[in-house]
Amino acid sequence: MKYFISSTRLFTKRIYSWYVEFRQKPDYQTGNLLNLPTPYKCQRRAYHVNQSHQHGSRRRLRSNTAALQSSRPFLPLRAFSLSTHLQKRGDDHNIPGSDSHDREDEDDDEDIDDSEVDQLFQQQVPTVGEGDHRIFIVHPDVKWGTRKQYLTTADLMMAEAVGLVNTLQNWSVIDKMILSTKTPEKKMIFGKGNFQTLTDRIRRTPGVTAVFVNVERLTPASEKEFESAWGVKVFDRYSIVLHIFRCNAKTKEAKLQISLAEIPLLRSRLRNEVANLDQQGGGSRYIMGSGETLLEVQQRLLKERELKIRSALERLRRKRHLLRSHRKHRDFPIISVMGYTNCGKRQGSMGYTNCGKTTLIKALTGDVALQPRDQLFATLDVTVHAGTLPSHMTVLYVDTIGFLSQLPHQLIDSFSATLEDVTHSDLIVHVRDISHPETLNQKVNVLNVLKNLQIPERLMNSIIEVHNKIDLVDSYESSEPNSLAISALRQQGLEELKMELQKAIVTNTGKQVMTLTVDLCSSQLSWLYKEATVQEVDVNPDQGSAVVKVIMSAAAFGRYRKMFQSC
Ligand SMILES: Nc1nc2c(ncn2[C@@H]2O[C@H](COP(=O)(O)OP(=O)(O)OP(=O)(O)O)[C@@H](O)[C@H]2O)c(=O)[nH]1
Ligand SMILES: [Mg+2]
Repeated sequence: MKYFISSTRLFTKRIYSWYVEFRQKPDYQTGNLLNLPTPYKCQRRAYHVNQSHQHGSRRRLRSNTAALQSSRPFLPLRAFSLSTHLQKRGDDHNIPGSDSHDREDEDDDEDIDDSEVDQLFQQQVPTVGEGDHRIFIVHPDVKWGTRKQYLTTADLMMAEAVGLVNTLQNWSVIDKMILSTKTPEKKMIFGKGNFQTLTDRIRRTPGVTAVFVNVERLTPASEKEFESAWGVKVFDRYSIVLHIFRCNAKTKEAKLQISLAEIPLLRSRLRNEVANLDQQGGGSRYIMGSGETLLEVQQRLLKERELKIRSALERLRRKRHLLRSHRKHRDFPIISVMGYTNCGKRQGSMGYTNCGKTTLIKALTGDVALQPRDQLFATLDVTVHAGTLPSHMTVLYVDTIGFLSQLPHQLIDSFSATLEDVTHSDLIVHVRDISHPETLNQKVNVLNVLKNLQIPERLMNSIIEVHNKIDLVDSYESSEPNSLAISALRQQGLEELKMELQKAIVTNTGKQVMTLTVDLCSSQLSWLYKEATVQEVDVNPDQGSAVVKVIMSAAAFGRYRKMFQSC
């Protein structure tokens, strides 16, 4: 902690000394293409590039007073409140043993306040811009070779892309096209003939405001080429998903993680903007007196922003660690619930639906505060909810963010603080929407992401697979081993699932629920409170004893017997 505080102080001091140094430079001027926070705002004029969406129009520079007004000097870093993990709404108050004392432990005078996070979040120019969009979607279809996706089809991938766009308010799909390619890795993605066909079709479609190329990530060079060929904005899956995240982000943690995931996009946008300025003879000029070019200044500001976000997230990680050790100390087994986020499937008038992680946790815990939604990536934060298994053992269910295919690791990485909880759980439940045509492909994707997260082997080997939404499939029967068919919504198959969870928890942790009679004159009860998880105490005052229900591992029970043998 001491080391952390002193390094943070050093970091802040450094930033301040740069600030003082820069202030002293007489004719210091720079542009602020990305609306980044700048400590020397008052001394310069800032510029931003206003890109018109009109056909073939050129970018132009204009003075950006708004950017000047919104930029603020660096603030000293402060840490997070823990409310992001155990939702304040009361997820922690239904965990036995959770009390105000724990919240005091978790509270920290270094808490970062909402306005500071909001400032970081808002200052970042949204990667796809504000407002409505009428989208033309193109899906590059690789027919053979190593890049072909064998577990899915181009139609299903297109349906998923349409689902992503439709999830955004006031966005609509105006036209779509599946176009085959043999060279998806090349700058232009498609061959010359196909590219021309595509360009003609986009140009002939009235009202298009942006094109969504359904690939994981476009290189800055491809993006630039496409934008100049089609005269409108171009998005990839990374930018669309990030925009959905941005719209759904509620907590400080989610906002910071999204801000971090946006950095690579801002970086490539910056390269494009500066390349454009270069063509006009301005980008790589030295800014008077500073010894830095415009690109270097912007890159440095971006780096500083990234450091600031990472540092705040690191504090959050430390707090998570603290929280986790509290949970461990109390010996509550932890069950992480994971699954794919569906898009591209309509279910009656209900809109697009996901696999049902939150619905399942709600059914298992009876937590009425939980809100399953017909929305992609509705859950962006890890939340913890307590429930009981048939032996009355209390377990904690961790609700997590959904996964999607073809998402770059960078995006998952920025959520690693959140997903770290999964690696520390005692059991993983993998929820699958069995009514979805791509259910097998989705399973492979989820398992791949879990592998990339370096989930310990013992956890990977004991995953319980839940086939959800059997109410939507006529007389469904699972043919896969270690899987259970349920309907979280209709509460079917939940008792069997709880029994399976219990068996797996006992195998994975060696913990059992035991009922012990203790002598109230001895230190037995306080020992149990310290070393195990006391669930219930039934005092018998006449006999000076109590019947205690406790969760304990075999090792702890051995120690208990040794200590209190004579009792
Ligand atoms: N028919 C049916 N619908 C279900 C079932 N389980 C969940 N749903 C519906 O699926 C939709 C999505 O459920 P959620 O629980 O929010 O899904 P999620 O996996 O948590 O989604 P994200 O948090 O966005 O990743 C909701 O409309 C639920 O009512 C089920 O067993 N049967
Ligand atoms: Mg959810």
